[in-house]
Amino acid sequence: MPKLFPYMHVENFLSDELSQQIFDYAVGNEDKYTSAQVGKEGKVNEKMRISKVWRDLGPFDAILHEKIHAFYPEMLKGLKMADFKRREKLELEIAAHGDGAFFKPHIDMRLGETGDRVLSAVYYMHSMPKAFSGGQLKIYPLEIMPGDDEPVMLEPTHNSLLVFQSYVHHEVLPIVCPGATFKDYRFAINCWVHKASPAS
Ligand SMILES: O=C(O)CCC(=O)C(=O)O
Ligand SMILES: [Fe+2]
Repeated sequence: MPKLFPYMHVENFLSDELSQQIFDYAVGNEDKYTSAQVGKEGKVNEKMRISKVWRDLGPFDAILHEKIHAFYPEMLKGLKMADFKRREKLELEIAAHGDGAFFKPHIDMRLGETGDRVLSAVYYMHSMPKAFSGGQLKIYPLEIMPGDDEPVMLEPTHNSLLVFQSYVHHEVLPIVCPGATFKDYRFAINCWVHKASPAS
C-alpha cells in the first residue's frame, strides 16, 4: 500500500450472478460504444487514450448506485477519508479496452471540466479464462520528495472494485489481445463520486 495514496481493491464486489448479468449487458451492446474522448474539448486523442465507451447502464444504473452507496462507509475507511457531502447521482461509464488500447497517465478531475469528482471507483469485468494480458492500472506517487512512494500496479480482475481519490495520477497500461473479439476485451465500469455543489 503506498504511503501517500491509499487505494482499495476489493475482490468479488458483486455476486457471481449479478457480475455475469452486467458483463453480458456490457458485451451484448457493442454497437452502442463510441471512441473515448479526452480533455476540455472532448476530442478523441489516440496519443492519450484508446478505448470504447458507453454511458448507459440501463437496468444496472440503479443497482450500481445502491451497491456503491452501501459501500461508502467501507470505502471512506479504506481510503482514510472523512465523510464529505456527495452528489447522490454517480457518473457512470462502461469502458471496453481491446488490443492496443490504453489510457496514458492522467488524473480524473480537472477544474472546469471534471473537477467535482472526488472518488474514482472502477469495477472490472472480463471473460473467463481471461483472454488479454497487460491492462494493469498503475497508480503513480506524487514524488514531492525522492523515495516518497512507489508506483503500484493492479490487475483488473473480474468482479473486483478499485477505489482511489480522483486527484491521484494513474494510467491504464496497454492491453494485449491480438485478434480478440469484443467479449474478450478488458471491461471496466467507471463510477465517479462527485462532491455536492454548494447550492444543494
Ligand atoms: O479502467 C481503468 O482501470 C481506469 C480507467 C480510467 O482511468 C479512466 O477512465 O479515467
Ligand atoms: Fe482515470
